Amino acid sequence: MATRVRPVSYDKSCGFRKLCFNHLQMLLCCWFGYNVSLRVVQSSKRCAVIGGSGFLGRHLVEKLLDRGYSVSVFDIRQSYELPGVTFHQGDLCDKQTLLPALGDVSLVFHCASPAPGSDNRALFESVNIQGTRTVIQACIEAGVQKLVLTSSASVVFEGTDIKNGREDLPYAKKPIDYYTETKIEQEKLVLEACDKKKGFLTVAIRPHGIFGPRDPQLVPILVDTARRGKMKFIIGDGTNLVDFTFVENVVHGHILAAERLRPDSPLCGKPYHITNDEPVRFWDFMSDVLVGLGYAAPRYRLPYTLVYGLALLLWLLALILRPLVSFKPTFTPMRVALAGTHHYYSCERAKQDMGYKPVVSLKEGIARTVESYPHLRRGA
Ligand SMILES: NC(=O)C1=CN([C@@H]2O[C@H](COP(=O)(O)OP(=O)(O)OC[C@H]3O[C@@H](n4cnc5c(N)ncnc54)[C@H](OP(=O)(O)O)[C@@H]3O)[C@@H](O)[C@H]2O)C=CC1
Ligand SMILES: CC(C)=CCC[C@@H](C)[C@H]1CC[C@H]2C3=C(CC[C@]12C)[C@@]1(C)CCC(=O)C[C@@H]1CC3
Repeated sequence: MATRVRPVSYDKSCGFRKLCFNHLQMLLCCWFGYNVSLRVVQSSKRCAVIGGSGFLGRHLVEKLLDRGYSVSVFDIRQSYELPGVTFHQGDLCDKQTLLPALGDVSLVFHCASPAPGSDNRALFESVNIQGTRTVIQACIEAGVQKLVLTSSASVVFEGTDIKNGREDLPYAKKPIDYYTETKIEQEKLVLEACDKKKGFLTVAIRPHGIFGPRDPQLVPILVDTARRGKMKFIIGDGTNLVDFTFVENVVHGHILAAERLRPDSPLCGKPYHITNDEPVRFWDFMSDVLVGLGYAAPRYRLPYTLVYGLALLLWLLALILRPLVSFKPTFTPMRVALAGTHHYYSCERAKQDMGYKPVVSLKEGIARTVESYPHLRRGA
């Protein structure tokens, strides 16, 4: 028995030790293996988002984290903290500040821009044009392989109807504002920088009318106008179709473009419209958001040419009186044109080349947006 027991107990302890050893081995293997694979994932899935503190940028960062990327954010301000995100604060016009944010990064998203509402021409020029030159130089110096720019569908809009516009429409000769003028130059710079031989690939995403939770513009401007009692009128006959694009669809388009951008893919050096693929009547969209937040929908019709003429007059008056009084009219010619014309775009090219398909419908997008603004509800 003893002889049987001893070996058994010996075997037992030996088995136990073996078991421990095996476990330890397994744990070590798992740990090192995990670390190695993590490092592989990290180096290939490490990216930077310039403008990552902004509305679109932050949504993009959140989705990238979900998809296993680690993200370096570069922005002039830091608006949040998240695990997996390293923040670098600075002005993108300063290459030396920008470079550390691009270390060990193979993919860069550039979605920084001064807000379109600003009328500071010098700022648009320095950030969108000079700054984008700096971004390109910094990417090349840092060995970045892919640059995805957030451009805008407005680069082809001149204030007159665009129906199902494709990417081959010429750039606007008379852009609607300084912002758009500099977005055109910015897009050209990025697309021209695409160089397969040097291994630096670029693509531009042209979204239109981005909306969604945390948007600081569209819903806040709309509600502010309603609260001031100025959302009573429909400009034109109310049938003009426009693209409003839910932010998660825009993010989806950016990530698809980045992942499909390869030397042999058709994406290199090209612009892509990313929309909800559901053009909607401008005034129906506005009404849905307003009614969802408890405000009345606009009801009375005003002829487009009359309102446009008045807006032009007001704009001229503001310009002449600028040295004496400063006022910002709600009805600028640009806003009237956006509210009273057709401007919707085809996203067929994105569907074909990158398999794009919106992931959130307009109805769902509006519902989620309305829900996210409890503080903008009527009476709040
Ligand atoms: N929103 C829309 O409907 C559309 C947007 N786009 C484009 O999408 C991009 C993102 O837009 P959106 O998220 O709405 O804009 P946001 O203003 O919310 O985000 C842009 C971010 O860039 C930052 N930024 C501005 N200047 C600099 C600078 N010099 N250096 C570093 N960071 C800077 C901004 O900081 P700060 O806020 O302090 O200025 C902000 O955090 C832009 O390129 C815009 O042109 C295109 C079509 C439609
Ligand atoms: C589709 C697209 C390019 C949208 C861009 C967003 C903004 C330009 C719009 C968001 C809220 C809109 C708005 C007006 C114009 C266009 C917006 C600023 C009006 C000022 C148009 C005239 C009105 O009757 C009031 C509107 C308030 C909301």
